[in-house]
Amino acid sequence: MGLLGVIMCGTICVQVVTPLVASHFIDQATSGGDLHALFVLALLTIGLALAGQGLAVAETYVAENVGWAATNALRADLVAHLLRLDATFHTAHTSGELIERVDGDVSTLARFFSRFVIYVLGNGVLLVGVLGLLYHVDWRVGLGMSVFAVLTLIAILRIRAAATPSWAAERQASADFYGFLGEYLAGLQDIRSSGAGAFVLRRCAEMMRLWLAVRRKAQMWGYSMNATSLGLFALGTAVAFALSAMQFKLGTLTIGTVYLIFQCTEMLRQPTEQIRNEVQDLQQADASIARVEALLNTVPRMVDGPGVALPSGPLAVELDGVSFGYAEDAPVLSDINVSLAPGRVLGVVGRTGSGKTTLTRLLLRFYDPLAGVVRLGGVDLREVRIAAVRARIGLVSQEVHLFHASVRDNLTLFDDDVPDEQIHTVLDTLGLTSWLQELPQGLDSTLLPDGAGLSAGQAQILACARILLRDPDLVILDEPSSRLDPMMDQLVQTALRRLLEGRTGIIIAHRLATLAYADDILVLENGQVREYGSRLALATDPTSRFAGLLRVETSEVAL
Ligand SMILES: Nc1ncnc2c1ncn2[C@@H]1O[C@H](COP(=O)(O)OP(=O)(O)OP(=O)(O)O)[C@@H](O)[C@H]1O
Repeated sequence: MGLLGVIMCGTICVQVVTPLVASHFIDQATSGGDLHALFVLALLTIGLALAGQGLAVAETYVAENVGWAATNALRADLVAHLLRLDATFHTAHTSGELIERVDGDVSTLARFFSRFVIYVLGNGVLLVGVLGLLYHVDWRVGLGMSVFAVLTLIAILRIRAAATPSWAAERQASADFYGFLGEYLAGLQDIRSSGAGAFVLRRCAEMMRLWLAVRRKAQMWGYSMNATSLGLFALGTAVAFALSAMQFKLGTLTIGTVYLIFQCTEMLRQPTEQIRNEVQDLQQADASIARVEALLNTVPRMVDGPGVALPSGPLAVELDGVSFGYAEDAPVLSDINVSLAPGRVLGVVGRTGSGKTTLTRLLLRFYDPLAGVVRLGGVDLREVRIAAVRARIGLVSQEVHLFHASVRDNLTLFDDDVPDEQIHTVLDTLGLTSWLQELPQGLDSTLLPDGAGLSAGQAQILACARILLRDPDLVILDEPSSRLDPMMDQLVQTALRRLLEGRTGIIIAHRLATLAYADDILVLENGQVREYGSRLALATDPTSRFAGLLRVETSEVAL
C-alpha cells in the first residue's frame, strides 16, 4: 500500500504539471516564441504523457496485488472460522449461502481494500491541488469551482448513506440464491427422479426476479449518484467558461490561461468521479463488511475445553444421566446411562428416530448434553480440547463423503505426510488391493465427485481405510452395512472386524447381523434406554426386547 501511495503521488504530479506545460506552450506559440523552447515543451508533454501511462500500469499491478493478498487472507480466515463453527450453525445455513459469503462478499471488498484509502486520499489531494491552481489563476473561478466541488461531495456522501441498506439487501438476495442453487444441485438425483425439475426452475425464476428487484434498486442509487455529480459539474464548467470568456474579452486573461482553466475544470471532474466511484464501491463494501463481520463474530456454541489430556489406548465411554434435544423443548435423549469399558464394543439398536445418531454426535462433541456428563477415558468431554477429542475418534457415518480428488487424498484427507506404504498396508488389510490394482493410476487415480463410480460398499470400505490410517482409539460405525449386497457385505464385515481390533467400538445398525462383534447391546426407544446389557445375556433371555428383535429378523429372513 505504501508503494501504491508513492505511485499515486507520482500520478498526481504528472496530472497537475501536464496542463501547466501545455498552457505555457500555447502562450509561447501564440506570441511567436522561440522554436527551440517550443520543441522542449512539446517533448516534455510527450514525456509526461508516457510517464502517466507507465504509472497507470504500475498502479493497476500493485493495486491488484494488494487487493488479492488482503482478500485471500480474509477468505482463509473465514474458512477457518466456518470449520470452527458448530453443527447448529451449519444446520441453519446452506453450503451455497456460505460459499457466497466466503467468496461473493469478499470479492466485493477486493477493490475496496486495494484502492479505497489511497484513491480517496490521492484524489482528495489532487482536488485540492487543482482548486489551488485555479485560485492562483483567477480567484473568482477558483471560488466558483470550490463551491461546486463541495456540493458534489456532500451529495455523494448523502446518497451513499441512503444506499447502504439496499446493497445489504442485494448481498442477502445473492446469498439466498446461491444457497438455493447449492441445495438443489446436491439433491439433483432426487429432483430428477421425482420429476420435480419444473418446480425447481420456477423457484429459481422467483428467486432471480426477487434478486433483480433489489439489485435494480441498489444500482439506481449508484446511477443517481452519477447523474448528480455529472449535472453539478456540467453547471460548474459552464460557469467557469463564462467567467474566463468574460476575462479574456476584457483582456485580463491570455488564451493559454483560458485553456488552463478549461483543463483544470476537466481535471476537477476526474478526482471527483474517482471519489464517486470509490464511494459507490464503499456502498457495496459497507454491506459486505457488515456481513463478513457478522460471520466472524458468530461465536461457536461449543466452548473449547481447558485441555485436560485423554488417557492413551482404547477409551472408556461413559454417558452419565445424559439428556439432550436439538431444541430445548423437544427432548431427543432422556437420562441415558451407559458405561463401556475400554476395548469393548457396544451395539446400539432402536427404531428410526430413536436418537442413535444423536448419541454419537454427543461423543464427537458436535453438541453438548443439556443435562448429564459425557466422559471418554473417565474425562468430561468439556474439559478436553475439541480437536483432541475428535483426533481420538474415527467415525464411519451413514453418508460417506468422498472428494473429487485422488484416492490417496481421499484416504489421508490431504495429509501429505502419510507414506504410501502405510496406505498400501491398510488397503491390503481391508482386502482392497485388487481394487486398487484395477485403477489406471493406482493411488493417484481421481475419484469422481461425491464418490460417483463407487458402490456404497466400496465407499464404506474406503471410509474404514481412512479411519484405519488415523488409528483412533474409539471407532463409531453408523449403519455401516445398510445397503450392501451379500458379497460386499462380507468384505465390509471383514473391514469392520479389522477396524474394531484393539479399539473401543460403537456400532449402530438396523440389521442385527452387523452386531455380531458387539459385546454389549443398548436398545433405545424414544430417546430412552429400553434395555442395556451383555449381548449374549440379552440374546439368550427370551423375555428381552433384543431377543424379540432377533426373532423378528430371523423370521423375516426365513420368509
Ligand atoms: N440436526 C438436527 N436438528 C434437529 N433435529 C434433529 C437433527 N438431527 C436429528 N434430529 C431429530 O432427532 C431425532 C433423533 O434423530 P437421530 O438421527 O438421532 O435418530 P436415529 O435413531 O439415528 O434415526 P435413524 O435410524 O433413522 O438414523 C429425530 O426426531 C430427528 O428428527
